Amino acid sequence: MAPPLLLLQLFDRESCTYTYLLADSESKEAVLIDPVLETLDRDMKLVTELGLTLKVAVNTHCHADHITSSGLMKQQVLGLNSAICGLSGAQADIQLREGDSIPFGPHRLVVRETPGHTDGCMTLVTADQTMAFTGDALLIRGCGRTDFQQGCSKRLYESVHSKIFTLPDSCLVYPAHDYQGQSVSTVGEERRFNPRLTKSLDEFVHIMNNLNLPKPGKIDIAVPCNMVCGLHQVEPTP
Ligand SMILES: N[C@@H](CCC(=O)N[C@@H](CSS)C(=O)NCC(=O)O)C(=O)O
Ligand SMILES: [Fe+2]
Repeated sequence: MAPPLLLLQLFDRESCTYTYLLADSESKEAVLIDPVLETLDRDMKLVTELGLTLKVAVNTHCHADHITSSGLMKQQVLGLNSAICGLSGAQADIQLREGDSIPFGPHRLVVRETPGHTDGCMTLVTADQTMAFTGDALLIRGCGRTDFQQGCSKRLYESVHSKIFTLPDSCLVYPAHDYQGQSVSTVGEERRFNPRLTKSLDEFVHIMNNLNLPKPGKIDIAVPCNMVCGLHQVEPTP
């Protein structure tokens, strides 16, 4: 039997982003999902305290609302690789595609491409299908918006129905954001109670076309930074 998998859910209050630290309790190999620049020191301290060896910092997509810490983290952690979905067009050490795995100890996260919020969105599923890290594709009782960054509500609807709602009902759903104080759901709950994704495709598209959300405040700086996994390749001003 595989040794226990450690999961820590971390929160950035400013962007309401969840970062997930997954580690193998025996080998101490670890993976970070969606780390945030502002919480880099907190996350690094935790990794050190727990004696973990961080192998991969993976971004579920090119975030529009905050800058990832995966670039700066690579400068602090020897051997750390950044990862993102190849369909995002972003730079990273590892370009992931459908069915690829991120191993840590005897565990692994398996990639399911779930485009729609952005072209390069992916959901990371544990090999035993007990947990799914859905990024912004599926939020708790919600989903990612589709009004920028190649967003397409029809694609998102098809992604969620074919790649996430086909997981076991008991599979835990861990999103990249929550704005209402919720932390975890299940596939079964979302299949029954998600107010957007329980609707027909036409109704879903209508809902998504009428969200009327303001653009994320940091979009203009976050997207270019995240296209290079957070490494600021901007010339210093003279
Ligand atoms: N107010 C925040 C941005 C909030 C927002 O747009 N969230 C995104 C996920 S981050 S790309 C989203 O898809 N929300 C869906 C929803 O229904 O709320 C800011 O200014 O950063
Ligand atoms: Fe997003």
